[in-house]
Formats: sequence, C-alpha cells, structure tokens
Amino acid sequence: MNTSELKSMARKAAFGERRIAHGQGLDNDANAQLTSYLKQQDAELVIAAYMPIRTEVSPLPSMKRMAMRGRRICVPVIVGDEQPLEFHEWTPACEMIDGPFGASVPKDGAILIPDIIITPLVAFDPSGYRLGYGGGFYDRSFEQISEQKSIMAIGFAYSEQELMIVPREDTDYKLDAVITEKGILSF
Ligand SMILES: Nc1nc2c(c(=O)[nH]1)N(C=O)[C@@H](CNc1ccc(C(=O)N[C@@H](CCC(=O)O)C(=O)O)cc1)CN2
Ligand SMILES: Nc1ncnc2c1ncn2[C@@H]1O[C@H](COP(=O)(O)OP(=O)(O)OP(=O)(O)O)[C@@H](O)[C@H]1O
Repeated sequence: MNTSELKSMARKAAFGERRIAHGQGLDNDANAQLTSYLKQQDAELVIAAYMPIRTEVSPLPSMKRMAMRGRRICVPVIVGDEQPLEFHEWTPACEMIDGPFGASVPKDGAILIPDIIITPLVAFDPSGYRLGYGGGFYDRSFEQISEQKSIMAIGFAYSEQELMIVPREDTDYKLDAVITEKGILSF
C-alpha cells in the first residue's frame, strides 16, 4: 500500500473519532486552552484561524475574544488547486460569503501574512504530523510562509483525533504544537 492509500485509511478512522468527539461538548474547553495560548503570544503577531466545517472543533469563540482584544485575525481562502492558501482578514462583524468546500470566507478582507497559524486537522500524531482533507493546502502554505518569516504552526483538534502514527510524505510540514480540550502538546 502506498502512502496516499495509507493516508486515506487513516483519514477514515480519524473522521469517525472526530465525529464522536464533536458531539461531546468539548468545544468550550478547547477554546479555553486556545485563548490561553493566544493571550501569551506577542500582541503584534497576526493570527490565522478558520471558519469550521463538518465536525471540526470551532475556534470561533477564541477568534472573537482575540478580535475584541484588538488582535488581527485572518482565515484561509482557496485561490486554486495546488496553490498555497491566501489568508484574508476577518473580524466578528465582517460580511462573509460561501467559499469552496463549504467554508465561508470574508467578502472583502485584506490579504494578511499570518505569524501564528491555527490549523484544522483530521488527525495528528505524537511527533507533530497532521492529516487534513488531502488537498495539501496547509502544507503548501506552511512551506511558502515559512520561507518569508518564522511561523508557529499550531493544530487545533479534539484529543481523540490523535493517532499512533500519521502516514508521512516529504511535503508534510511538522506542527510546532497541537492544542486540544486537554491542553497543549509541543513538538
Ligand atoms: N474550516 C476549514 N477551512 C478550510 C480548510 C479546512 O481544512 N478547514 N482548508 C484546508 O485545506 C481549505 C479547504 N480545503 C478543503 C479541501 C477538501 C475538503 C473536503 O471535504 N474534501 C473531500 C473529502 C476528503 C475525504 O473525505 O477524504 C470532499 O470534498 O468531500 C474540505 C476542505 C481552506 N479552508
Ligand atoms: N509543499 C508542497 N508542495 C507541493 N505539493 C505538495 C506540498 N504539500 C503537499 N503537497 C501535495 O498535496 C497532496 C496532498 O497532501 P496531503 O495528503 O498531505 O494533504 P493534507 O495535509 O491532508 O491536506 P490539507 O493540508 O489541505 O489540510 C499530496 O499529493 C502532496 O504531494
């Protein structure tokens, strides 16, 4: 079996775990951990988070709190297949429109280059590797932005999304940490 087939199997298993975790009311605890982490970071740093889809843990409560504290927040926008993501500025009041794959995107937010990237994921492992939906969008974005400046790539997930090993390819970017409802795991 090749890595892409292994990833596809791991994705299926992790989707099941994520769906169960999603129904357990863990988003409040996860957001308390995320907010606490973000408050400790330099206030000048631009934060990328995301508009949740499917059964992803929602970072919206933390995004709103950080925006109220004056922090600059942005969310991912797909610009094309095999392209890195763009990150467009988001505020709690900004007008949103439907983007590809069901995630809404700001109607006219400025393009920002984030320093801290809070990324959704399907599964993560104890070495800091992540599995997404298979588009490679985040891996390309981490690679592109980290060539310009130092970034913090932080997964946000339910603790049950941890797998023993996530199948790995050369293009997979290692996360700096994963935040779950239980706390922060640094790699
Ligand atoms: N909330 C959120 N926003 C995001 C992402 C994300 O992962 N989460 N992205 C991160 O890249 C981009 C959207 N990319 C996506 C790529 C594919 C699918 C998706 O559902 N693909 C298949 C299912 C794959 C599978 O089951 O293995 C589908 O269309 O059914 C969703 C989002 C940008 N915005
Ligand atoms: N930096 C990169 N440059 C070129 N191709 C890449 C890069 N990163 C990933 N890819 C390609 O994208 C495809 C999907 O990658 P992968 O399965 O790791 O996506 P994912 O991490 O699950 O999805 P996402 O990052 O969108 O959440 C792979 O075929 C991989 O070769």
